[in-house]
Amino acid sequence: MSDFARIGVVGAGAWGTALANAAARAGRTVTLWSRDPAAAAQMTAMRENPRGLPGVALEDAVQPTADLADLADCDALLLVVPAQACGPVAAALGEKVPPGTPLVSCAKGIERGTGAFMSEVIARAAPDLIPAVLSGPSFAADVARGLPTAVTLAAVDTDLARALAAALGSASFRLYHSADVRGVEIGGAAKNVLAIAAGIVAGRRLGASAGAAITARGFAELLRFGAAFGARSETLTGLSGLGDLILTASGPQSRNFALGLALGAGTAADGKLAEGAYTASVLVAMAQTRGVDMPICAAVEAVLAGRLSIEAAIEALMARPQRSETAGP
Ligand SMILES: NC(=O)C1=CN([C@@H]2O[C@H](COP(=O)(O)OP(=O)(O)OC[C@H]3O[C@@H](n4cnc5c(N)ncnc54)[C@H](O)[C@@H]3O)[C@@H](O)[C@H]2O)C=CC1
Ligand SMILES: O=C(CO)COP(=O)(O)O
Repeated sequence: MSDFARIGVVGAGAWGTALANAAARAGRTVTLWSRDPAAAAQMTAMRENPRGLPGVALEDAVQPTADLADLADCDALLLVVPAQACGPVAAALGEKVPPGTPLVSCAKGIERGTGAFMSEVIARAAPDLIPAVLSGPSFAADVARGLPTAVTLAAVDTDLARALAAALGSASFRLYHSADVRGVEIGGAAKNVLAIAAGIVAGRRLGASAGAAITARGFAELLRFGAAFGARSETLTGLSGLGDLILTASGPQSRNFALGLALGAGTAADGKLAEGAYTASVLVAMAQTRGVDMPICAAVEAVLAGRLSIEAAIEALMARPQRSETAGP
């Protein structure tokens, strides 16, 4: 197995830039690709990414580029563009890099229109590359600054997951490996929708008790969805599921929480990428196909679509028939 000395990071937003720094700290040589030549030139000149992650210096081993061909000699690639862009970007990569190169999705979402998870998007768009997934509680700003962070890296081939985790790990960035690709990608996608719900509760000033209730009952929805779509429960209760839900449902450093906060408070959203807003409808539609009850996620979807007021959503959730807390009678 390769030692993955050369890592390519595809997408130079906040998370791509943070992961590029993390990989450099792990001793890798890193090529950081931006689709925007001006942004790549600016990063090269300033040794910083002022658009994606202002105030954080790029590590010396990070080389920015806007040429996809510069990724061709990388041993593994991290795909760090928004979930809805992963298909076309993976397809373009498939034409530039050698067959068998691992392509690790670091996006958190589900493809709209197809209901494909990110590993499925990669398998369809770039069938000669090997899909893997990296997810877990990790704010870009924290990782970029070298604050202690732990995430999960999953691939069908456990040896590959272990080797990639070893290659990217450092004193401040700890990776656990897993073979449960589906579980890891479901946690990251679903928690974003639930973080919007938690933000709405905070924005409406419904109280800390309501915040805890929405997070715990939201997690029950994540568990039900995961079980229906083949995730392992230990994965869903681990870093990439419960861990990331705790992080993003806790406060406005999460862009999904911040979107919910603005919705709840009736103020303007900041316009930053909130993946849950794109995932909500496809998540709810997929749940319906398997008879999975997800009332909180459905309420978030209806609020985002403008079909339901926040007042009506709260009233409807509180008025649901009393039931057992668990699946039993
Ligand atoms: N920011 C964070 O703390 C974390 C983000 N993530 C996930 O990483 C993914 C990316 O998020 P961020 O980097 O934070 O977002 P961002 O908005 O900071 O950056 C997205 C980047 O992707 C580029 N991009 C957009 N569409 C593209 C396309 N069609 N082709 C090529 N490049 C394109 C943009 O130019 C931008 O540089 C999301 O799925 C997010 O959920 C995961 C963990 C942490
Ligand atoms: O996924 C994240 C942390 O793990 C980042 O969350 P937001 O996209 O909500 O900012």
